[in-house]
Amino acid sequence: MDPIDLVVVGSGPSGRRAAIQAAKLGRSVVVVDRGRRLGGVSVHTGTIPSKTLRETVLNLSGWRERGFYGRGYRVKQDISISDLVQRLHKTLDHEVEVLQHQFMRNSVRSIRSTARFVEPHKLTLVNDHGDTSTLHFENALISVGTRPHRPKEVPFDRKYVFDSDEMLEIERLPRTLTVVGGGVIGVEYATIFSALDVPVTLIEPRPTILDFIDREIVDDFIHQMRDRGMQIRLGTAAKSIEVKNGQAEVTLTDGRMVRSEVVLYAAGRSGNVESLGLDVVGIETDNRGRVKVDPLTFQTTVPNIYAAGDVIGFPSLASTAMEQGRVAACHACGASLPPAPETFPYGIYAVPEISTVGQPEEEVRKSGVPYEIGVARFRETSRGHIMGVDSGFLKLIFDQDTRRLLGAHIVGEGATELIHIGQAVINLGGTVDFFVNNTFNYPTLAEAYKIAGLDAWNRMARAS
Ligand SMILES: Cc1cc2nc3c(=O)[nH]c(=O)nc-3n(C[C@H](O)[C@H](O)[C@H](O)COP(=O)(O)OP(=O)(O)OC[C@H]3O[C@@H](n4cnc5c(N)ncnc54)[C@H](O)[C@@H]3O)c2cc1C
Ligand SMILES: NC(=O)c1ccc[n+]([C@@H]2O[C@H](COP(=O)([O-])OP(=O)(O)OC[C@H]3O[C@@H](n4cnc5c(N)ncnc54)[C@H](O)[C@@H]3O)[C@@H](O)[C@H]2O)c1
Repeated sequence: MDPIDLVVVGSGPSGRRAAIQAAKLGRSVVVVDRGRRLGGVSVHTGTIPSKTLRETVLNLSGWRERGFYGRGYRVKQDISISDLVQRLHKTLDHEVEVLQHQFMRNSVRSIRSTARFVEPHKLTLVNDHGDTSTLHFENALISVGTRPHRPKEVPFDRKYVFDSDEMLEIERLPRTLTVVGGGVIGVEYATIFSALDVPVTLIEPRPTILDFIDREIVDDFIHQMRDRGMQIRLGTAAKSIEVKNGQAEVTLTDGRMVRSEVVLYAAGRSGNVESLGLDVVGIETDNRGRVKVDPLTFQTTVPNIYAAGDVIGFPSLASTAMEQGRVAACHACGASLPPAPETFPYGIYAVPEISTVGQPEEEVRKSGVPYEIGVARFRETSRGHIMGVDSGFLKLIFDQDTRRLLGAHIVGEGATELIHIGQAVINLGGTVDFFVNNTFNYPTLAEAYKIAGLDAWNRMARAS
């Protein structure tokens, strides 16, 4: 049998995009995934489930209407886990169906097995029944993703102590919740449960959370979290976790203790590399199971084996994983692409949303570039009034000399959608004058760009 042009190990966002791209370029493609259903972490335990949960919580809790009707307002009293899970299953079924159909239309074959490299052009596959087969290939993509980091001493039991995959299987809403880890996962789940009025404590050893985001945005976000009663313990880590008398006790490094019915342990993730045979073909990994690649081509140290997605580390997003997979597939098929733009958006689907693109103010200040800032508060837009939005803002940072947009940062309703205006302007080299000279739909939240642009322009005009 002829070798397959591209074997993709893992059907998450990077694998799926790579597979379709290679098929579109006329190559034979096989996707191997050990999961029960195609789609990876993104579809089954990560992006899509957590975002569906968030959307359901916002709808059933009436969160978006509370600006009008007060904090006690609820669309549905006594929201149960089954209310949340029903919508989750429907969304996931739909996602898998769309993916299977895409593979079928593009003649991408999928095999349910665990893959292991035995030579640089050969994989062995083992299915659930223990049957073994072999695949010969020209090129391969490692897109095996990550799984939650689970230290041995943490007593995970799916009853009181959960990781972020297991959290989706929780049987009822906890009366109280402690979230260990103030990374993106911890922050998203902490705020989602808090929107359901579950008392939440968030624990993070660093002195702040989300330190890659503009400080002013994070400060506003933390203020909003505290304002609705969340406990945020910064600068202290979880030292030990014990389950006693029907509740979980988290002992902190500063000696304090936090008790709650449930603990979500979300302190990072590790690459799924241990059974992949990477050592056999000479590909090294770091202590969190991450594979090093050429950042332009996504080749590993073995040139016909590529890697993309969470297994190569930062930024570990479904959005960037998809592009990495596509670029890797193009390179493997001899259809290289120009380098990707340096800036990409980051969306944090907490309650409220945060989204950011380009440089935060701290970075601009450090670079020594003279800059000006424009701010628009959503409560000052007409659309904001209509929607009852009482918080959230957009911050734009412009280079004083070139007038170019350097960064756009948003906290509040619609942030993850609105950010793409900022992304387009930054990547197309646009300036403050774009916002000032263009007409925006009215009333919209996007009009905030016009307001923030004018705000900066007023000061920039006076300065020149
Ligand atoms: C709770 C949570 C929320 C998130 N929210 C967002 C978000 O809002 N936006 C965003 O952009 N990103 C988000 N992410 C990140 C996003 O899910 C990941 O970046 C993305 O899934 C990574 O894709 P991937 O291609 O690396 O593969 P994954 O989605 O990680 O899938 C890897 C696949 O490989 C398979 N596999 C592993 N080992 C083998 C093997 N040896 N043989 C065969 N198959 C194997 C697995 O079964 C799995 O199906 C979130 C993650 C989590 C955990
Ligand atoms: N909206 C999104 O784009 C989105 C959503 C969720 C996840 N993700 C991706 O998933 C990846 C993994 O997210 P994550 O939040 O698990 O990992 P992370 O590594 O980003 O955060 C883990 C956090 O846990 C903290 N921590 C470590 N040990 C601790 C201890 N003993 N006690 C308390 N805190 C401790 C760390 O300081 C860190 O802040 C991220 O890289 C992210 O990009 C993206």
